[in-house]
Amino acid sequence: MGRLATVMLHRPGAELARLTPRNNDSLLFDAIPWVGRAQEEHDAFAQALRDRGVEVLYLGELLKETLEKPAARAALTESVLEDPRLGDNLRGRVSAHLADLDPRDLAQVLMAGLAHEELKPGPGKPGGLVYELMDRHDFVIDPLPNLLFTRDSSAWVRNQVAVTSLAMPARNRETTLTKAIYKHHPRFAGTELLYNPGLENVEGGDILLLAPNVLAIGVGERTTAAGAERLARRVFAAGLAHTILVVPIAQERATMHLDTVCTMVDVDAVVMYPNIADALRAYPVTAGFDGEPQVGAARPFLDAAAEAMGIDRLRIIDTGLDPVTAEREQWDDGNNTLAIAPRVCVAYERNVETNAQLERAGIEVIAISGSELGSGRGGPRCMSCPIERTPG
Ligand SMILES: NC(=[NH2+])NCCC[C@H](N)C(=O)O
Repeated sequence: MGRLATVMLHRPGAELARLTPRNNDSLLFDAIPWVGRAQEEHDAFAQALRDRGVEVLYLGELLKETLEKPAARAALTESVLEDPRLGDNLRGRVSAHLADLDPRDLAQVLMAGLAHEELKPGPGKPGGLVYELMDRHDFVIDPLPNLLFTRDSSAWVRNQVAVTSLAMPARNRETTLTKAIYKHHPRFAGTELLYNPGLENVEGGDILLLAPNVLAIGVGERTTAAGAERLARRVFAAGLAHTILVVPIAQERATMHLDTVCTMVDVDAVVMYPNIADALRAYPVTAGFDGEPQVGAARPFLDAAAEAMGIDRLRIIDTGLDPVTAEREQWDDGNNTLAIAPRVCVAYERNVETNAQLERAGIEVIAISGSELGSGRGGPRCMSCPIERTPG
């Protein structure tokens, strides 16, 4: 693990204001966040990273700049107009509406969606059947409140980026945005895409870089075994790793991604949810002669990881919590830390016990508040997409 040099975040905005008690479950939030406070919390998170010399890029800004390119604008507009729910008549109206927007406003609509009332029929703009029959609470273009969790919609493995294939309908459209950014933004010109939306499901929260040539991929609610297999094949073909540990995790919301139970905090240490630490197993996958992934026998994760990483032991920060505290702090993303260098990580301040154990183990914890941000069930790691780390 090197020092974090550049990270992509998304400052939450109008898309969070779309959440209501009617739609928060399907939009994958457990509460209705207070938007202004969530933004303050997020600004403090970004500032904590900048204070440590990390360059912070914002997805919203990159998207706006990307939309200045006609080809990107056309591709992104087409991706929302493709929705078969619209029908020809409404599609025409939405198309005309989007065509009038400048890049900043178009970026806003792509992120925050378009509500029924924002597309009022007027003179020369009849409602049409689909619009008239739509519930007024429905969205013409669905909002993307989970954009905040930039970890999941793309993941870098060294100099290549996997644009993922998100499993939940509420998040599916996010990758049209990340893909367009990587394809069209001058900052990323020439970047190879290691994975693509539309392939078998893989989410960035399930991808952990354990060492320069070793990856772990969680398989559970979001990443499928088929997705892990294809990603492994591509990683091997690109020469980006020699071993991939495929780690089955419980298919439930509390453990939706591998990074909800385990994150790296040092070159040879992880913080891990104690209630599963001993039970976690891994299938070591290596490249066969034909480049096809070869699957070894399942073993305890910690042993398989140490062997692949070429170290004696992968230390686990013994959070030593009683099972109830451990369960509470896991739910609030206590294990979801963002390493900004070996032995320095960002964590939510509310996970008092986990953070104290990290400090006792010699890990510096930069604590941020996340009472509003955390209502979407994601911590500092989920809210960040590291683009570059410098060795050492
Ligand atoms: N890498 C992560 N753990 N991301 C958390 C994503 C949370 C988001 N609400 C979802 O359900 O998808």
